[in-house]
Formats: sequence, C-alpha cells, structure tokens
Amino acid sequence: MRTSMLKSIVRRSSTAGASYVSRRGFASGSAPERKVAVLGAAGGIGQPLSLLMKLNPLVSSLSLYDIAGTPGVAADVSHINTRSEVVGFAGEEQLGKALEGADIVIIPAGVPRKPGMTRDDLFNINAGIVKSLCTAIAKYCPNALVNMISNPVNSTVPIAAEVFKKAGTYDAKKLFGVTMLDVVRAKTFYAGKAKVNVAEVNLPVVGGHAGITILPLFSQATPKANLSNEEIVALTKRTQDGGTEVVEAKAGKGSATLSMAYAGAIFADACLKGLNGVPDVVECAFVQSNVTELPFFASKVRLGKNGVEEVLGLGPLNDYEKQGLEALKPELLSSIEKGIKLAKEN
Ligand SMILES: NC(=O)c1ccc[n+]([C@@H]2O[C@H](COP(=O)([O-])OP(=O)(O)OC[C@H]3O[C@@H](n4cnc5c(N)ncnc54)[C@H](O)[C@@H]3O)[C@@H](O)[C@H]2O)c1
Ligand SMILES: O=C(O)C[C@H](O)C(=O)O
Repeated sequence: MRTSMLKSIVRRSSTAGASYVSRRGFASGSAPERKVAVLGAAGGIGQPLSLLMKLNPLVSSLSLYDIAGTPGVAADVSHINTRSEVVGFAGEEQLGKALEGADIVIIPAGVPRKPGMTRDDLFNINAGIVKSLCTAIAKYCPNALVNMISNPVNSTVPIAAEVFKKAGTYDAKKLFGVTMLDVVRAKTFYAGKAKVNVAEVNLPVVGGHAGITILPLFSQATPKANLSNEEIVALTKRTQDGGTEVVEAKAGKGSATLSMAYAGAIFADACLKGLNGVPDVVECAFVQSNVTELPFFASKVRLGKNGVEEVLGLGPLNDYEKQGLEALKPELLSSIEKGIKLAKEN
C-alpha cells in the first residue's frame, strides 16, 4: 500500500496536479490549500524529504527552512512541475515567515549519529534545536500538526510538548514523533524472511524509537507466515538495530536519510489525508497516550481533521512481545522524563 502510494504520487505529479482526484476523493483541482514547512530542509533527510513533499499533490505551499543552504534547495525543487509553490527561508530571522500559516511542520533538524553513538548521545545538542524551533511554532503556527523526526525522538517529543504547554498552545492531538521508519523497516525485513509481497505487508511497531524501545509486533503481521521463534527474534533485533545498521554502513557520514525521507513523506501524506477528511487513515506514531502507564507511547493512531482522532490499543500480544513491552518501559520512561526535565528547567 505504501509503495503504491508513492508510485501514485509520482504518477499524478507527472501530470502537474491535474489528476489527484479519485483516490483522494476531491473533484479535480479542489484539494484544499495546505502549507507544509520542513525545518532542516537543507540536510541529509531534509533535501530528499523536500523533493518527496514537492511530489505530493495534496501540498499547495512548501516552505523550506534551514539555518543555511535553503535558497539553493528551494530553487532546485521549485522547478519541478507539480502543484506546490516552493519558498526557501534561511536563518532565524526568516523562521517566522517560514512557519506562518503552516498546516504541518516536519522537523528533521539536528545532528545525526556517528558509529558508536546512541540516539541519546544527540540529546544535548538536538534538545536545544528542537526547543527553539517549537518555541517559534507556538508563536507562528500554533495549530499546525508537528511531525518530529529529530532524535532522540523518545525525548524530543516530550520536550516539544512542554514547550507548547508553557506557551499555552499544547494540543496532544497535534504532536507526533515520527516512528514510521521502524514500520517501513519491519515490513521490509518481514517480507524478505516470510517470502511474501512486501507491498501487501502490514504490521504495527509500538513503544518508542531507540533500541529495545522499538517493539515490532510480528504476531500481528499480515499476510501470515509460519516463521520460527528464532526467525522472529532475529527480525525483532534487526528492526531494533536498523538505524545502527545504516550508521555503521555510512561509517561516519551520518545516519539514515533516504529511507527516512521516504518514511517521513508517507507519514506526512497520512496527516494530510487525515486533515482533508479522508476516512480510516491509520499509521503508527509516538504520541501522548493512555495505552500503557507511560505518558507517551508509539502505537497505531487514527488520523483525522484535528490530527489524532483516536489512539488505538496494542491488540493481542504473544508472550515474547509481552516480555519486550515490559522490558522497554523503564528505558522509554527515563528518556521521556529526561526531555520533560530539560524543558521544565530552561
Ligand atoms: N525519527 C527517525 O526515524 C529518524 C531517522 C533518521 C534520522 N533521524 C534524525 O534526524 C535528524 C537529522 O538527520 P540528518 O541526517 O538529516 O542530519 P543532517 O546533519 O544531514 O541535517 C540536519 C539539518 O538540520 C539543520 N539544522 C541544524 N540546526 C537547525 C536549526 N536550529 N534550525 C533549522 N535547521 C537546523 C542543519 O543545518 C542541517 O541542514 C537527526 O537528529 C537524526 O538522528 C531520525
Ligand atoms: O539511527 C539513527 O540514529 C537514525 C534514526 O533514528 C534511524 O532509526 O535510522
């Protein structure tokens, strides 16, 4: 379904926005105006993500912000003959203009890991970046949906929530940690092992976005396959270590950028569909949650006109998944609390 979505974006975009009609449920030319802002748009994720958002016919205005380098990225992307108008903004003094009127803000701003680092090692620098960007979001587009990509997601989402609470703009329905790449990976790895068509694979990944806090629920995967316990354990571990696999392969040149851009574009597309009233849009994301005793948790979420329409439960877990769930809670809680503490202190 995901691959076909991207193909359909590309196919429709090739006719310059004229044929986005039937699958989206809008009469020709009547898709609502939607502004999407990408913060960190000149980076490794930001550039391909900006390209993919330019290909999305649901976007009418694409705002590309970074501390530097965005005029070039925006000029380049703007020549693509699709619906959206593209404007680049560089430097803090242009951040307000970049955000004004945004329906969705996607944040891939911040430093990536190098081999040997955990995502938590990025906390000190990325927490400050996320805090200042969220302060600006609260001021210039308080109603926007925020798609947080910057790591450590387990802490940056709680930081964002605290910043919005302080500003009096917090709406739990509008804040998402993007965990879509875990789902993308789990689907790919499962399809390879189960020898099923990857385009048909569906499964939830719950918890958080770091190491053992990433919990793929292969017992709920469809199409069903008869995999051994050893195979499921190996698939789980590979999904949990997927980011590290890329960091090591890139050998000091950063972390996942292309697959993340794909995952970020898929998730933003789901948010846009929800905003536009398309029914039954369900994806996994790290959100404020009552599904467990933890204040934030990734699970399936139904997206709608206001963002989160419903946080869905975990469904039936087998014993291995139940163990994984209990094992992840202390680490996830401590990352959440670390984010909240930092945001409250400063
Ligand atoms: N959620 C996920 O699944 C996931 C996946 C991959 C990477 N990430 C994270 O995404 C982040 C970005 O990764 P990348 O590979 O694109 O890094 P990158 O270094 O290539 O790009 C980051 C960009 O952010 C910009 N930036 C820095 N401070 C900024 C600020 N204050 N305002 C606006 N832009 C700012 C930089 O100028 C740069 O262009 C990292 O924290 C990484 O760990 C998350
Ligand atoms: O692993 C990283 O540091 C980047 C990202 O979180 C990923 O899962 O690829």
